[in-house]
Amino acid sequence: MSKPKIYIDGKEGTTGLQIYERLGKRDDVELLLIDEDKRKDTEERRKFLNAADIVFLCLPDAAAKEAVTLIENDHTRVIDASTAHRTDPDWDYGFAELSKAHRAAIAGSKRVANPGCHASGFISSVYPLVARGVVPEDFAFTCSSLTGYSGGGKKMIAEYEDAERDSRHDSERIYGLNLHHKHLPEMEYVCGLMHAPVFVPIVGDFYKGMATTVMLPGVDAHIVHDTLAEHYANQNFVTVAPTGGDENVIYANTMAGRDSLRLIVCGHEEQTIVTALFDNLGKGASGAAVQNMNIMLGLEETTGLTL
Ligand SMILES: NC(=O)C1=CN([C@@H]2O[C@H](COP(=O)(O)OP(=O)(O)OC[C@H]3O[C@@H](n4cnc5c(N)ncnc54)[C@H](OP(=O)(O)O)[C@@H]3O)[C@@H](O)[C@H]2O)C=CC1
Ligand SMILES: CC(=O)N[C@@H](CCC(=O)OP(=O)(O)O)C(=O)O
Repeated sequence: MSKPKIYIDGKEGTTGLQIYERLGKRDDVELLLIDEDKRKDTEERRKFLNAADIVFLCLPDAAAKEAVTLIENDHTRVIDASTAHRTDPDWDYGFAELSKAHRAAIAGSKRVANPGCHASGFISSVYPLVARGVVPEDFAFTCSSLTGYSGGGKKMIAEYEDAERDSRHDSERIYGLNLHHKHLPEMEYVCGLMHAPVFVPIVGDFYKGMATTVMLPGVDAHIVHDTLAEHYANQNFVTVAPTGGDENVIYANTMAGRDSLRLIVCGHEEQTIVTALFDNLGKGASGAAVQNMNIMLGLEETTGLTL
């Protein structure tokens, strides 16, 4: 049987390169490689997009939308890493551990929207709590999310790695101050919430890694822990630490270089925080995208990196 043909549109970008690195080590898929000087040539991309069985879109939103319009056949299946299609009802949300229905939808899907990095942290904590009735869908959620600077792609990497950079980059930077971060719609849509959370993203002077913390006043930490542990039992890509966490502090880069996400539940009977620890380029982007490809192709669920 011939191997599935894979094309990565945006392979020279941060997310695309990481997908390429994971797939380059494998012999169960065939990578279709566009000439470097034609990687932004629409007609050449059209050929590759239509020749592939699976396409990864690792592009800015507008370019991802355009790429989908270039697909002129019923065969090519798409995994879009951008924000463009995550709340589009014609697309399936690519977070398989949320429910059996999510996994089944991905397996049969022609169009998978890969989750946003901050959104992955929030949704992995909140979806099970709402779905299982521990927290109501009209709860006033608040969330802060620490991320490494590779989350901002090539432009932000260059900004942080510039020898002449502003010394303020040495400290953490709070952004998204208009409280309309681009991941809020998918957080609300996927979890079925009545309002978006108050969300405070923070970028730090480290390359990759994330710690997304959801605050739950008035909620018992033991109930939250047991609910999440039961929801994610037997999952390889999402694990739940013992109540109180693995140590008495949390470093945002704990899961850097790995492709799974670990949930840490802390608190007591009256207050809880849940922190999702993962790599923005792992379960937050490229690792998740490769996991989705495996599910779509019925291949073993390994991404080649440590989980
Ligand atoms: N970085 C991260 O942690 C995450 C990123 N994402 C999303 O993934 C997508 C890619 O992000 P990221 O890899 O960080 O971004 P980068 O800026 O690092 O890479 C984007 C790539 O797309 C290329 N590109 C831009 N326009 C076109 C076009 N019209 N045709 C072909 N190629 C084009 C760029 O070319 P050039 O090299 O010339 O600039 C670049 O190589 C974005 O939608 C982003 O929001 C999602 C989750 C996490
Ligand atoms: C540090 C930083 O700027 N991070 C980006 C999120 C990266 C990501 O997940 O982007 P997509 O939604 O396109 O997938 C941000 O907060 O906008």
